[in-house]
Amino acid sequence: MIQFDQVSKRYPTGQVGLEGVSFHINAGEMAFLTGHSGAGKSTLLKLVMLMERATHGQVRIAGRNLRSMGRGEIPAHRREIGVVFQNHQLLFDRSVFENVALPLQISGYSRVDIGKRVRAALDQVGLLDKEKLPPISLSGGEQQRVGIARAVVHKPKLLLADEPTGNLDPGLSAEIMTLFERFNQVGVTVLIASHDMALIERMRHRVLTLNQGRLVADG
Ligand SMILES: Nc1ncnc2c1ncn2[C@@H]1O[C@H](COP(=O)(O)OP(=O)(O)OP(=O)(O)O)[C@@H](O)[C@H]1O
Repeated sequence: MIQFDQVSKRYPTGQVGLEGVSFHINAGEMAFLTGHSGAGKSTLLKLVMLMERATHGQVRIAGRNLRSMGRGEIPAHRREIGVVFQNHQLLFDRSVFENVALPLQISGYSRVDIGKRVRAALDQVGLLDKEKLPPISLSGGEQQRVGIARAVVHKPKLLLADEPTGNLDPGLSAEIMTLFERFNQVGVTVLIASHDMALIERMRHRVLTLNQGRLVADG
């Protein structure tokens, strides 16, 4: 599903994001990406999303070499991928329902389809009874679950998360990770960037470790 072959990313400023990184995450796998601040975790996720392009090497997603993907194909590529951020980037002047519906509205789904899909996604994250509330009235953990519902409402085959538990206490962090595991159990490929080693070790999944842009451990 995610294949990196000798991938390097050098930013125009000269900063090295990644250096000669190779790995393969199979469809249906769940893995963590860890490493110090500045190790290259976000860079790696951005290459998968085509928010950045590799300077050297090949990135293949679901068999497609991203080098051959033109600008016009990027929106469709991103729709295949669900992304969860640390600060969940919710719109606070809209309800929970509207926040989750947003990606589907942009894609032109009908009202009926949107209703069905949004409620299915909210059900999966245990927030069906909060759909009418504004996100500001929810706890930090609940807001993060709205972010996850929005990421999965398109039913992506690949789910990426960048420090999804960064602002949460250990109990809530474990709950959020269990949610990701549940999506993985129904076949979604999951890659989570996190520096919470205690949590990662308890989860017993594959861990890719970056250090100054290099992949230094995989297991
Ligand atoms: N847009 C950019 N322009 C220039 N340099 C960048 C850019 N984005 C990242 N970098 C540099 O690339 C390197 C890797 O950064 P990246 O954000 O991928 O690390 P990270 O592991 O996600 O860090 P953190 O845990 O702090 O988010 C760093 O040296 C960073 O300064």
